[in-house]
Amino acid sequence: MDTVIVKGSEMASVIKAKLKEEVNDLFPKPQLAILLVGDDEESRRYVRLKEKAVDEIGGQCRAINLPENTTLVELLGQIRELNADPHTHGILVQLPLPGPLATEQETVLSSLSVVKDVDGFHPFNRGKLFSTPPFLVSCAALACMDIITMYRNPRGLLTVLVGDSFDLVQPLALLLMARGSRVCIIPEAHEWEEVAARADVLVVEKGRPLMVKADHLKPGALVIDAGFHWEAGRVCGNVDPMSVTGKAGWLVPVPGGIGPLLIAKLLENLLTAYREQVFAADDW
Ligand SMILES: Nc1nc(=O)c2c([nH]1)NC[C@@H]1CN(c3ccc(C(=O)N[C@@H](CCC(=O)O)C(=O)O)cc3)C=[N+]21
Repeated sequence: MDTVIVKGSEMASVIKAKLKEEVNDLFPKPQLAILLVGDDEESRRYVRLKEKAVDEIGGQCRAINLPENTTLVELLGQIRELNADPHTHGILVQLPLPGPLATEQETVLSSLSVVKDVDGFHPFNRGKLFSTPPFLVSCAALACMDIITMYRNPRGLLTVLVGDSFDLVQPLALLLMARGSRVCIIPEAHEWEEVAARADVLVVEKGRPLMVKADHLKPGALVIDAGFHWEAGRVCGNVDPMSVTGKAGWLVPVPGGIGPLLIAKLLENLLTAYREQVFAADDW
């Protein structure tokens, strides 16, 4: 079977070109604030990718790098300032938070202004997924949903999600359920093989580098790699692309798959947040 390699980076370019046109007519320009605590190399790399993407569509991006030893009170103070700043339309707190702040993640996410929460991580926005329509939704889940619905009608399909994250697996499960998919969640990459072998759509967030091989797949499956492992400065995913090519119907690879597309979805969320704040305010 021919395997289609899904180019998330090309889908992202199409979205960004459309957003760029829209932003061209907007004054003030949409502005995203990114809060990065500490200097983790991987996180800094992701922040740079996001800054570049905002720049590409003609928006403004402020990356604020706080020291590793920032206290919860200081971080909440910074967020409160950004919440109140009318020039800031979107706020993103880069995760994971370092050290002792990691256990305060929910407190931090809860302190974000709901309309500026471009990640869709505020508990209100996560809860809104149980309602129709939701408001700001996690970019990773939106990216997967875009790809799945581009190639398949989810209704009745067996969709297997390996992982349990609040930023991908939980929201994606709800979006797929709403579309009539038979969703199966395997929280850890442990005894996942039996169910995965029957999956029409397989999303693998948790796992080990190159863990998924051809033998694990139903022929023709749509396979989305959502694992990012850094080894010697290079990124690789949970799916072995060499192995699954010829067995999968579609492969969304790492790199060049879900990653670039999720950043494009972040830009869409920034525009949603912007419209909500700037245009909704005009209505008064
Ligand atoms: N508040 C918050 N929001 C996030 O959206 C968020 C986060 N924290 N923490 C970390 C994860 C991870 N994440 C990725 C973004 C882009 C790629 C991406 O574009 N990857 C490239 C490879 C990397 C590269 O080219 O440097 C690719 O797959 O082609 C991957 C992963 C967003 N995250």
